Amino acid sequence: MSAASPSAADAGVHADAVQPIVWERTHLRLLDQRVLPTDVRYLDCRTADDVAAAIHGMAVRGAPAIGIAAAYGLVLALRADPGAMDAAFATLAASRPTAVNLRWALERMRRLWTQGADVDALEAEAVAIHEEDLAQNLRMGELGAALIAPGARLVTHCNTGALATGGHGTALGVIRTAHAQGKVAMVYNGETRPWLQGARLTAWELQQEGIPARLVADGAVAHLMTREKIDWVIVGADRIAANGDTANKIGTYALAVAARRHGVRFMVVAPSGTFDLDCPDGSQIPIEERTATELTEFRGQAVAPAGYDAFNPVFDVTPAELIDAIVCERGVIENPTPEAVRALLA
Ligand SMILES: CSC[C@@H](O)[C@@H](O)C(=O)COP(=O)(O)O
Repeated sequence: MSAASPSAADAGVHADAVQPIVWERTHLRLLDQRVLPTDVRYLDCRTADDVAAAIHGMAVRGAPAIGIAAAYGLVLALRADPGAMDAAFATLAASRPTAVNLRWALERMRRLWTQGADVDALEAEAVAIHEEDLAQNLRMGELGAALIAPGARLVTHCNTGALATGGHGTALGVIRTAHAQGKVAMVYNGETRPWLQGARLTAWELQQEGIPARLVADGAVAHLMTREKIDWVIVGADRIAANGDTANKIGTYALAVAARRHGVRFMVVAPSGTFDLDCPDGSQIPIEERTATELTEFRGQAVAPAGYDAFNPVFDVTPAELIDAIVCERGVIENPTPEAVRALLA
């Protein structure tokens, strides 16, 4: 993997003008999200191992985006060696454990391969996965925005925008569509420690969309709800179990608890590839734990005593009973139940 284009280092670059995932046929070009918004820099991935390292290292992140990247990673592997399916599948699937979109995309690709498709057909499938995601997000934007009344004050968490997806975004896509409809009075976006996807990425996207927004510390949202009428918390998802329990970025569960306490409605926005019917409930969702140094250091500087340990789960599970609506490109489930989830995906 190589650092490719020189950094534009230009805060004036518009998020929509920057493509996070660019398929170049001989390689996959990924916007390095670790250095946004101050630097705009791309990584060129030439092998499945490069793609897996970019996913694990958070250069590309967001559930749909890592599924798209992994699909292209398989194409790179099979072009180099048609016998590489199993090894490349395993490496890519292991790069991050919680977002089921990753495995969903890989399984869709492998299914085609085992049916006898060639590498060109798999390449077309990866492109289709990429393009379908944008279309799904636009549809979810319409469906989610229909639930929002004019003058809405919203809270969101992590980054669920164009950077995290094939375009437009999931939760942020709903906010973008609602804003285009003139309904959004204010968005509060949590900074999302420790990777600061909210402060670095969502703030960048909201600012460039001209959406009225303010950054808020993750721990300040419950207090915010005591001071201001918030209408909806709107978040994405990394995996939705068969009963509607939803894994998303760490801190989401706390937002849901605070929302219920304060009469704020809670919306999850995710494409059908985020559902995992093999997971009966949230207790079965694997939760990624990352290295302690993500908490004990900040950009190489210690922020905790030397040698101090840390517990660093990067996702949590919000129980279905705290979710008012799940918005998917196939429709909306209000007050999710196992029956409603099954019917949506049938
Ligand atoms: C793209 S929407 C859903 C999620 O993927 C998003 O909310 C999230 O948790 C991303 O986590 P990340 O660790 O940045 O990959």
